Amino acid sequence: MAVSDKGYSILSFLRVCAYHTSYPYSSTLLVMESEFRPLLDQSVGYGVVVGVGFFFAALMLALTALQTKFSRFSPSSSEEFSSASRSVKPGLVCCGIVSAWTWSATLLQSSTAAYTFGISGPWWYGVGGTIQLAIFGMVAAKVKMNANGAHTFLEIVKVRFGTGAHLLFTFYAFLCILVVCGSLLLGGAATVNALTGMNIIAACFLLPIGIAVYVIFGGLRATFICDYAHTLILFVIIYFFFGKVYGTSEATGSIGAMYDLLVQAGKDTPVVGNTEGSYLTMKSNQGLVFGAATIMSGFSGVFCDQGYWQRAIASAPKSTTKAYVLGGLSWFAIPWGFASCLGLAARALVTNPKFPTYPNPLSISQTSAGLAAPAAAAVVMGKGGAIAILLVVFMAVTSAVSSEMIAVSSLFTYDLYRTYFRPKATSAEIVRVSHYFICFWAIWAGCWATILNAGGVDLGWLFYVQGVVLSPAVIPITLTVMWSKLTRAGVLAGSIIGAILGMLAWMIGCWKIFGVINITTLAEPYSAVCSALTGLLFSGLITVLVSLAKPDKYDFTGTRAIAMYDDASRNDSREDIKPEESGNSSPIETSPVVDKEMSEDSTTAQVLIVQGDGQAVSSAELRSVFKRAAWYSLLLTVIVCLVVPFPMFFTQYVFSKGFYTFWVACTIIWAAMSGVFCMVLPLWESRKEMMLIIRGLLRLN
Ligand SMILES: NC(N)=O
Repeated sequence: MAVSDKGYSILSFLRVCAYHTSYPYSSTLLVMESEFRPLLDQSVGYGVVVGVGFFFAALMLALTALQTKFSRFSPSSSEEFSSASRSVKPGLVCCGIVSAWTWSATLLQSSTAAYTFGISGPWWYGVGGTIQLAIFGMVAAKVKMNANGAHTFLEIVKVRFGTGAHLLFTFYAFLCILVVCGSLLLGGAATVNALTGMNIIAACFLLPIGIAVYVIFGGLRATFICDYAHTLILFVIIYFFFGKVYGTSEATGSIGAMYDLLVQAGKDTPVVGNTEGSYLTMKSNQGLVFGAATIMSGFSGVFCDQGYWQRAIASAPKSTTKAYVLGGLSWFAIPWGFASCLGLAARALVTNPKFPTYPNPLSISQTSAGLAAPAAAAVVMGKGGAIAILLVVFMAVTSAVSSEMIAVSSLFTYDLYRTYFRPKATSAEIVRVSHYFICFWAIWAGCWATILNAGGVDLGWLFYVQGVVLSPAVIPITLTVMWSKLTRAGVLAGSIIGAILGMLAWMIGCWKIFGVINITTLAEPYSAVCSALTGLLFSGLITVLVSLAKPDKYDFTGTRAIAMYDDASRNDSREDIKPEESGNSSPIETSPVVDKEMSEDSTTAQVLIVQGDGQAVSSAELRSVFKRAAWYSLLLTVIVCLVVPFPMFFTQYVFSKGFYTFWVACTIIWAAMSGVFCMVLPLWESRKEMMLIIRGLLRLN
């Protein structure tokens, strides 16, 4: 690979990094490969995938029965099924966000990053998911302000820009869910296969089927409640691993012993591009490029995914932003804490005879499939560790796939079925069709993961390619709910030309950096960053410039008039809204109450009539929520992207034992606080409802 040092550019920086560093896949090229020895019997794999899946389905049935009996919400209403009647409180929404955003990749890919280039990997993985959730808090406030009745973000696009833009973003929305479901199932199936020997194709099919059953029974509110159970188990297992790795395991023993093992690993297998080849430094060229790729991937994964819009829509208006703020902060602990613990433990324990591929390290494909954390768990806790990692990955897969299933069923029902085939569909029909689509998607997701697996695509590949294919849609979608001057021409030009430029940058970047374009080099972080950054920035630039050439003065009256869709609101109004520019008619309904109140001067503190719990919120309140979210996300971004990592990067600091101990203590404290937000807050804020149910049950007996 020839490297030119002529001139200074991002491309030449990436090329030099790629040449001088041992990026994940090439670092082990010369290493012998050993089989990853399964620690558990196949029956355990089937037991967890089928048994736990059906346990949650039974739990969901019971919860749904309780909900129907003791609350005024019933999942047989379409509003309740897809939007939880827009009344979910911030703790539970926060927990749902953490649960939906904790993918198999969050645990496995972050650990791969830690295993491959050290302490910076988990930090950058955390940054690459947290800032997006915080920034999405601003979007969530705008959704409440400007499109409170919407079920999907595509409905907003349709009302504002008509059919062409709607179809384009429908494509992006489905592409996002395809990439995410593929990543979730491949990561989950690879882990189950490695730990138990369970057939990978069987795992790809059985995982989504169990999930579909409980989603059908419960709808969105029930998945929030299952998310709570999943998150509880997730945090308990993470705390358990902290205790083992940093405390009681004979293999690692203590934080100090982990430090010594990592120092030795840096001497045995130095990381090229890290100061002194150490795993204990933030000065990691690979880490930095990985961080950029992760940030791009994270923007696409949040902003193009109906699952996050759905949670914004489902929450009570004043809670939305608070929930995203708490969700972002809480989620950060998962990749940062988990991967700092198990990913680095895998690197520290490569020479331990109990390491599943001993005497060799993980191979290229084992690393890319995300097996660093399972390997470490197997060493520190044997079969118990293997079961714990199996459970934690299974929980991550089920909660995230359940969110994707509800999301995809909303896209099918509201954006395809009702928009283009059955505009007069009743609420009951919407729920029935949602169920059909969930069944269809469960089967298709299994087929899709199997196709990807057969094509040699794995978790790592999808992780990097996600940012490449989706980033051109991020800014146009976001501006649709936020910017009154945005035009249809701007949105279409930005996302289409941005995508073309992103693809060109992908191919050219890959060719210039690696000298060859193939499946492996296209999914290198270096190629992914070239493409995703180009796609994101140019789509944004073109969208803004084209819009400013002939700016709109959109007052959001149309999007605010999108109506909630239970049968009562249908009776109120059947008036169709016309897209502002296209003149295409839209089947989305208006709500005269909301329309009238929102069409008044938006600078006054008028009251919005809002959903579910009958809560009333003024637009002035929502504006101040938006401002708070903007300040908070800016502050968080500056701290985690710049203030913490860059002084250590530029000073090339290698952690001392004392500082490593402090760093580990921070991961543990942060994870403990996240546990409080996700486990205690939802219980506290639902105490009245729980008392009601308990009293009701006691009366029944
Ligand atoms: N959800 C992510 N980016 O792990």
